[in-house]
Amino acid sequence: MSSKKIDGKAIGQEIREELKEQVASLVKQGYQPGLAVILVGENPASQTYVKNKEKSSIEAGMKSELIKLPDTVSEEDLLKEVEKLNQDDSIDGILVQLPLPKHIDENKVIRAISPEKDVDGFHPMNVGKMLIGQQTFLPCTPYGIMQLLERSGVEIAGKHAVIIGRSNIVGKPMGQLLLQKDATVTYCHSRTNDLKSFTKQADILIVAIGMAKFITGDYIKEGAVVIDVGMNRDENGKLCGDVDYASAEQVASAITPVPGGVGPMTITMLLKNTVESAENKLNSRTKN
Ligand SMILES: NC(=O)C1=CN([C@@H]2O[C@H](COP(=O)(O)OP(=O)(O)OC[C@H]3O[C@@H](n4cnc5c(N)ncnc54)[C@H](OP(=O)(O)O)[C@@H]3O)[C@@H](O)[C@H]2O)C=CC1
Ligand SMILES: Nc1nc(=O)c2c([nH]1)NC[C@@H]1CN(c3ccc(C(=O)N[C@@H](CCC(=O)O)C(=O)O)cc3)C=[N+]21
Repeated sequence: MSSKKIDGKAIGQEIREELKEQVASLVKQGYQPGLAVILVGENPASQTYVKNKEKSSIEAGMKSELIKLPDTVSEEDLLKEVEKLNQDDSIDGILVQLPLPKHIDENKVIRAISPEKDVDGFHPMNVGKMLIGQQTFLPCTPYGIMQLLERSGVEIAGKHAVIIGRSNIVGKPMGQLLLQKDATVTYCHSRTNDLKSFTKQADILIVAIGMAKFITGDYIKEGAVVIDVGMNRDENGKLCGDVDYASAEQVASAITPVPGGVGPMTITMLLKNTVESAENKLNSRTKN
């Protein structure tokens, strides 16, 4: 069976066009939404993602600010930068690129970001709101995957969704968003016994492990929808996912490629959250 490629680049572009109009209307009202990204250190992968974010926010008509700090920066100085951005009225979204150097407490930094500007959706307050289904910033990667599924016409209610990975930024919130849309959810991780017995039951399989081409076609049920979150380099240094695309597409009914699948959606939802933050701010001002 030849399967349908889920084109994250195209779906992301569709949403970005909608955002452009929203930004233009805010600019007409005299306000330009602003996103600030803090990048610590010189990790080449992080630099690529951050460059993509900057380029995309400018294309959408937003203000973009990049703050580069050396990997020797102290936790205290990093927290000061976050606080400056919390106070900066021209900034609606703050993203601190993860991972951070080992001498810095990631949780402490995330907690320092004002929840109103936490467009990553990583602050404990926003995580809590998401968990109980209250309106908040949703974490960009799971949010983007929900958009991919919905805009590709994939039915979620009643389906068995299996998620491999339980990180705070991808796996864990992914399961909660699918649960809210009435999927039956199974989480798998590095301590799962007999992984294949679970993945074989998945109607929707979400793979967020971080190991190149780990999931091959024999892990997948005929007709399943496969979402590949992984961002790895293969033996030739080429960008690839956690799923072995060539064998998986033989059995899946729909599948996301890498690149061009989940990655562009993550950035799109970051922009969407930033625009929403700007709108929240302006609305609360007109009310007061
Ligand atoms: N496209 C995008 O927008 C994004 C892509 N990514 C990519 O997605 C991947 C996952 O990212 P992230 O969630 O941050 O990664 P983490 O390393 O934080 O989490 C990986 C998860 O995979 C599980 N795991 C590891 N090995 C196995 C195994 N052999 N079998 C089953 N489960 C396993 C781990 O289990 P345990 O908890 O037991 O250790 C863990 O829960 C990476 O490749 C990352 O680069 C990440 C964010 C955004
Ligand atoms: N605070 C924080 N928030 C994040 O959202 C965050 C983070 N830290 N740390 C790292 C991960 C990873 N991540 C990606 C974003 C875009 C692409 C992306 O644009 N991918 C393109 C290709 C990129 C390329 O060509 O290298 C694609 O898949 O088509 C990938 C991965 C966000 N993350």
